[in-house]
Amino acid sequence: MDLKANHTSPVLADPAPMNESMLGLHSAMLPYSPNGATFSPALFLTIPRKKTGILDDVKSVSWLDAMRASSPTHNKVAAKDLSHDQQSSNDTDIVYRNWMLKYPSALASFEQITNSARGKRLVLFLDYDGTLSPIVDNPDNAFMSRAMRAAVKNAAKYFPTAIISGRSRDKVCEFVRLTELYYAGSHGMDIMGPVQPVSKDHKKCIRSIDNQGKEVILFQPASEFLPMIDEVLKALIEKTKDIKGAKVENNKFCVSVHYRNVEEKYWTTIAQYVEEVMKQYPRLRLTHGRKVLEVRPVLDWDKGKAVEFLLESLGLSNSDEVLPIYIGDDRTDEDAFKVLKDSNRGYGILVSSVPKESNASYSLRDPSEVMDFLKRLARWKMSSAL
Ligand SMILES: O=P(O)(O)OC[C@H]1O[C@H](O[C@H]2O[C@H](CO)[C@@H](O)[C@H](O)[C@H]2O)[C@H](O)[C@@H](O)[C@@H]1O
Repeated sequence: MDLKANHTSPVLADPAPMNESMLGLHSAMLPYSPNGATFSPALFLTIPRKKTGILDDVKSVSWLDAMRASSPTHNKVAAKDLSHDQQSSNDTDIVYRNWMLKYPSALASFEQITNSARGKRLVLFLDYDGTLSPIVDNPDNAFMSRAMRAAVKNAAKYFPTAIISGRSRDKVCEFVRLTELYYAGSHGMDIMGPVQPVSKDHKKCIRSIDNQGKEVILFQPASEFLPMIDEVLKALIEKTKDIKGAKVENNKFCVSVHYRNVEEKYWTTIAQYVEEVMKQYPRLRLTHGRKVLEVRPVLDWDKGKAVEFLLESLGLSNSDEVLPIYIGDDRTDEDAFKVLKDSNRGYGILVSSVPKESNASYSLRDPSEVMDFLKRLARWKMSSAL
């Protein structure tokens, strides 16, 4: 298993965002406006480094270490002999079990969770990759199983359910194919939600009609960035085209540069190429997911903000009556876990088969445990309604 570089802690270093200084990103606050587009200042991160934790992360782990640590393949033990393997696997189990003292299994703690949901409206927020679908080499093939789709569909009969993904909203809708859900793509920067009175802060909401002809609201706080994101997308595709295995994915308001299938010796090259492109775009920042670098606007908006927005637009922001549960596996889900933790409402559930520090309250090992949890929630609700 990939442990922190100094091997003093069994806890995995959270995949860190790229080092801003290494990337030469400027901290200038004035919005960049390539095509004369105007930017509303309210959502710009005024202290981007502090807010994103970039400086803290960089102090503790270099970007290359972070690239190695992201999405660890913890079972890849160099198999010299069986007893060594067994010992390693026992050690891994012990470390995981110890970690679970801090992040108990949401399945084992099911009664505790449902007890605190009694008399409250439970709302489900689900990440997609690594949560509803297993991590696979080709992002285009991250399909959701039929069984998982049925479990989500059934859960959504009982609880308002939203998917919050780093993917573009269209792409994640295409994977999930359940019209009864709410969807937020581009890490929450593209939300399609119900028409409800929303706070006056959210002036950027526009009314729209979804594929079923239903009236919905669209919230796209980064819409002014579209031309810039398109430019960057093209530049990154061109720049990385000769690196075997590199893949640049258009996530509408953000761009993912995947290096999962790139030979490790070229990871530095990828990082340098991304750095070169990013230098020209001080209004964009870089974060780090599971073997992926993610370019996104410097906006004070993330999955945590998307959760708050959706709760509000669903008319469910009263914390005494509502129990939000957010299930996710990645660094970007931490923003949502933190919102729930800081406001002392609901629970974050981290999906991970390796120990890592998190703002979540509970854990699940993998998407199959997520499916079991969703099924149990629906069964619990059905039986308690009888
Ligand atoms: O917020 P999410 O729904 O978890 O999206 C985060 C990123 O997920 C996808 O990449 C990850 O999953 C791929 C498929 O399993 C895998 O190949 C890749 O290595 C992972 O990083 C997606 O492709 C990205 O665009 C999302 O940003």
